[in-house]
Amino acid sequence: MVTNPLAPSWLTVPADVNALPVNVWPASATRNADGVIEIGGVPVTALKEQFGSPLYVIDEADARARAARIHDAFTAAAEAVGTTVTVYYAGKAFLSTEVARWVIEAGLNLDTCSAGELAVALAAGVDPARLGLHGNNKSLAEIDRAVSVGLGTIVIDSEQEIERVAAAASRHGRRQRVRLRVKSGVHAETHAYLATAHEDQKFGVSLDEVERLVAGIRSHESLDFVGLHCHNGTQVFGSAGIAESARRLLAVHARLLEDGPVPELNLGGGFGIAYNTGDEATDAWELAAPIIDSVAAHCAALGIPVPHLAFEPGRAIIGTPGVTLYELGTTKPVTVEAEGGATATRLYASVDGGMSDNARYALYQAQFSARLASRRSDASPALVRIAGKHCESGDIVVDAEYLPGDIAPGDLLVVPATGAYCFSLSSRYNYLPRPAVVAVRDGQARVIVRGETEEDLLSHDAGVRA
Ligand SMILES: Cc1ncc(COP(=O)(O)O)c(C=O)c1O
Ligand SMILES: N[C@@H](CCCC[NH3+])C(=O)O
Repeated sequence: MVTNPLAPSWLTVPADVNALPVNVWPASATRNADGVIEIGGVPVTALKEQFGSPLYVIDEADARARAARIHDAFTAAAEAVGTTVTVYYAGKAFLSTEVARWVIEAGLNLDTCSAGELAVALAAGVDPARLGLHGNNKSLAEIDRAVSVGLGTIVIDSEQEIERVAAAASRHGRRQRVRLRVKSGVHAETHAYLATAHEDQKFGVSLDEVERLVAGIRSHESLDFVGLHCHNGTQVFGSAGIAESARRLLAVHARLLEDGPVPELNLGGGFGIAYNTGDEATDAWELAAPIIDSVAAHCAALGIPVPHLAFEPGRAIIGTPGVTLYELGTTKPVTVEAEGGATATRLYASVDGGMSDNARYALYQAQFSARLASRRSDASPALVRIAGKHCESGDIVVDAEYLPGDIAPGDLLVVPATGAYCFSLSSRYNYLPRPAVVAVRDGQARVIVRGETEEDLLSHDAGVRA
């Protein structure tokens, strides 16, 4: 089949529309002898039968393996330059008590960014000393809760927060470990809404304010300054940006050492993953040594010891192990004029979920991929746009993918790489209940987050009559 002129340039016609490209699918994903996709040894047809759809499915072994691999690679790279490292799982990517326990068991700490995430981490039984708290506008109640439970570190995000955290710590008779979040000025190469270290955005403080603000932190008996923090942004490929931020922060870190200890440096997360066959992502564990070696080289040039390091990956751990299962409802071939004047047809395939379970196209024009999952097909590929069922024309889950031209109502479709920032960004828009999250492993499936029911949907409506 020739390329459809409506297809984006990165999308190529797959040699085999039934194949599962390894860069985007969970480690255990395979198509069985019946042509059905299995994840964790469980056929998607069985998942549909038992749990319905839409359904978030996580390959538990893959998620645990990625967490361990990242933890181990960063630990080894730190050891190689004579230092140590703490790897926090960024809970905002996907958080439930179960997943919190997986990452803790893999040796990671856990980063939270709201009282709600903190509550989930505590409900999972995570030792508060292994928790971090972020946020550009933490409420006084959030700060108080964090301090009172004995949180490991709080990342101070503004000048005002210094006094707020110091006051809470005094009140609780604690000396709170804190970091200061800094804008390195590096503008991450990612979607505009996903870059977080350039000057003109809401997170962190400017590099040139750091010395004054750290002096302020150090003036409080109730605060223990452990170091600077920078998070360039998310879905960033390669290590160049993070290494550049480290270089800029270390120059200030060296000056801060003249007036007191600065034991740590936290370089955030942001490691990008592949969402489609056009994405070439280096695995986060491959980036550990290049990043940490470059930190060590900058420290050597400045004549300072390599600090204890910290990182906060989220997507790189949970993104690829997660997929979303949908049932196809309606299809419509739509013929429009393509660039150059010729007409071409794309097939709109509407599924039983949409932007309420995956907001990433609507928010960032994220380009996911998909596969027909309930059967194999030899039909020639057609250009498909997978839409949801919401009352929005921008309700698109997969903007462009080649799927077998015979896909039909009742087929199951799976969108891979939805483990990060899909469940966490989910909503009840149009009163669609949030889907369940199921962990699959060794041929077994179990619910780790219960799906919402009509009763849940009505449960907050104060006007419902009994
Ligand atoms: C401060 C901070 N740390 C860590 C992360 C995790 O990012 P990612 O999931 O891309 O690794 C984020 C999200 O972008 C963040 O804002
Ligand atoms: N929600 C974003 C990531 C935000 C990360 C938090 N700073 C995404 O889906 O990519």
